[in-house]
Amino acid sequence: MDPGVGNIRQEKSKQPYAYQKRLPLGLEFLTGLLALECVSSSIDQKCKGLQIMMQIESNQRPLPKTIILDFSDPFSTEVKPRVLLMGLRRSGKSSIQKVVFHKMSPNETLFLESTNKICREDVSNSSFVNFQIWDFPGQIDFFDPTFDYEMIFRGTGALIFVIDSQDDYMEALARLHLTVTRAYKVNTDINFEVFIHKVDGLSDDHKIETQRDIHQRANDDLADAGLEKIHLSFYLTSIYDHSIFEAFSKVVQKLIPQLPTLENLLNIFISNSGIEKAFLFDVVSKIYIATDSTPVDMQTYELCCDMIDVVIDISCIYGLKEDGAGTPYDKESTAIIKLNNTTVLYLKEVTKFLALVCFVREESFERKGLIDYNFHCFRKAIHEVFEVRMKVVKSRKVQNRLQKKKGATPNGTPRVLL
Ligand SMILES: Nc1nc2c(ncn2[C@@H]2O[C@H](COP(=O)(O)OP(=O)(O)OP(=O)(O)O)[C@@H](O)[C@H]2O)c(=O)[nH]1
Repeated sequence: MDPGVGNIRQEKSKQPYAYQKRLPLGLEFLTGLLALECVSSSIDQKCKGLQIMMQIESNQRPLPKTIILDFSDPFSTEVKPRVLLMGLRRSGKSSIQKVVFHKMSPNETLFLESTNKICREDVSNSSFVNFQIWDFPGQIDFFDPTFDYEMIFRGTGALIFVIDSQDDYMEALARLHLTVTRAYKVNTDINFEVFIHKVDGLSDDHKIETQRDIHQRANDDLADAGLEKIHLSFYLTSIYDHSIFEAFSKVVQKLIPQLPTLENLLNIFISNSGIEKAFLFDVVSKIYIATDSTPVDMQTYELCCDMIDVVIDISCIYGLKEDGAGTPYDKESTAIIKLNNTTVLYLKEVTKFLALVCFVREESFERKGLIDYNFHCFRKAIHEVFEVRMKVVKSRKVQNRLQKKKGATPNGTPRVLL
């Protein structure tokens, strides 16, 4: 890192809060936002969000038929990439969604009924991450000619294919191949993510062997079809530990255009504050949307996740008013947990949905004033990143509304009223 860049640097001198040059935040943000806008507009062209889906049960056909009506707002400028959850029946798709986004306990998923229609959920209402998650029924024949897979894949940011590792996975691999090749034909920008799921039932050796085998076979199938250029990412997951949150974090991070800016800010923050590791968490889902560039150690991540649970639980019990008013997570939210191995976990509110959780050595934590001052700069920077984004989105909306009044679509073609 450029030694001249930094708000307050931690010096070994007697003056711990030695003030140095301020961070050139404006420049950092500008770079990030230019990239963001570029990505947004390209996705925008593709994302004409679906608004209504109808399920019709037909007597002649054993399977429910899905008709998708596109009542998308042609003036909508909000970018909400889709994350699709696909895979064979009972592979664990709904369980993943419920555990990650609805805080369902893993044992409760035993009672989940089979999904018989596409369940679409807007994750952005309750959390920082801004996407729609679509849970597909395992039995759906999405290559049915009436099923508009082209339109579905066109607005898709990530396709998560779930494989039950405790089951015979040959059929799942064939289905994976079919799904990926179809989707790639429609949209080459989709991130293909393969969750080798339910690994809690496998020994460590068996996990590695299964991952190697699935990786090899899936890539061989693509190579045989002349599609080596399709990249599949593999994750070993289970709802019974933190692996599902970690995998989802990585999937979601690929969809956040501001990621390089966030990582850069975290790197600057930790190196100037003597912090070992820092995660920027989405509080509701416990997905980490960014971390600094030091490697992620699973145990550290688990401790940070647990800390969020503890803080929210305690806050729900003791933080709310007697009449239940207030919110368990707000601007005042902060927590310090000292562990018995001379490390400290430090949590601070960043935005309504985000928390910074840091792993700090006890001796570095003695300079809490320094950490807090740097955190103040970091928080301000994060707010600036998202304020500018909001302004751009708002001004686009105003522009589009004006165009709408004139009766033209954003690209000038006559508007078709549905
Ligand atoms: N051992 C284990 N079981 C899991 C895991 N995830 C899900 N399950 C179980 O797998 C079963 C099927 O899960 P669902 O989430 O309903 O599967 P689905 O893919 O949504 O099924 P369909 O709706 O039929 O497509 C449930 O009994 C879950 O409890 C996991 O990580 N480990």
